[in-house]
Amino acid sequence: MGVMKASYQDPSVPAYVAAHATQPDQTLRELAVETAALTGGNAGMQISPEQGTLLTMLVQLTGAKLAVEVGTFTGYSSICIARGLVPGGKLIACDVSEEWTAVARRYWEKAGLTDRIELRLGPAQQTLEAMPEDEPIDFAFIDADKPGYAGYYHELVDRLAPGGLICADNTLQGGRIADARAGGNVPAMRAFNDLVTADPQVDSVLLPIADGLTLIRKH
Ligand SMILES: C[S@@+](CC[C@H](N)C(=O)[O-])C[C@H]1O[C@@H](n2cnc3c(N)ncnc32)[C@H](O)[C@@H]1O
Repeated sequence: MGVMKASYQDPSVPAYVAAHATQPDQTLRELAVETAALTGGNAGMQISPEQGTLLTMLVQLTGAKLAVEVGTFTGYSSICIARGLVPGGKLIACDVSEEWTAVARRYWEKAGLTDRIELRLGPAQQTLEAMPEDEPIDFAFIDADKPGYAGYYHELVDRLAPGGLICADNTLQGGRIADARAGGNVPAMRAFNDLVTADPQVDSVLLPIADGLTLIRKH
């Protein structure tokens, strides 16, 4: 079955993987530096550069026109997603923080993406519930509070176009995900991972990139 062939477990591999992806442009590099300076320890919430490259590629591969992001922070992933959309495409970016998304807005401007990204400030569950059910979503990225993932997933998968893709971040929880006794966000993420795996509407795969990124494609 090849179960033991997972070479990503070697501690030297993550840096190698990061170095062998298309590197972020100057705008994304500046955003990463400014996020570290402004938010200190919270900067770890930002997706990794190779995840950003992957998100852009996945949005391009799905030919997405309408995308939704749950958890925008200072805007790194939103820029990567918006850049992959077809011309005329739109990203709805959801977050609760006015302060962090003010940084995102500045960088959307710098990246020339203001016409493609619409910010919805407020609890994402309410934002998603209020979205129309007859406007199919092509691509979604979930990267907010972990106990909220299951609720976000239900709202998104119901609205997802056939062949549409949901990506969920942090599904490995720093490598603690397989520990049934672990605390913190691990129980919520284990429940989320089980929910996705059991959902007959989708196919999914948990990629061991960064802190784990699960790709979920609706039939
Ligand atoms: C991990 S960060 C997102 C990082 C972002 N994807 C990036 O690449 O920079 C999580 C974000 O979720 C937001 N958040 C937390 N709870 C939320 C909720 N209930 N509704 C919407 N956003 C929420 C936080 O304000 C924070 O900005």
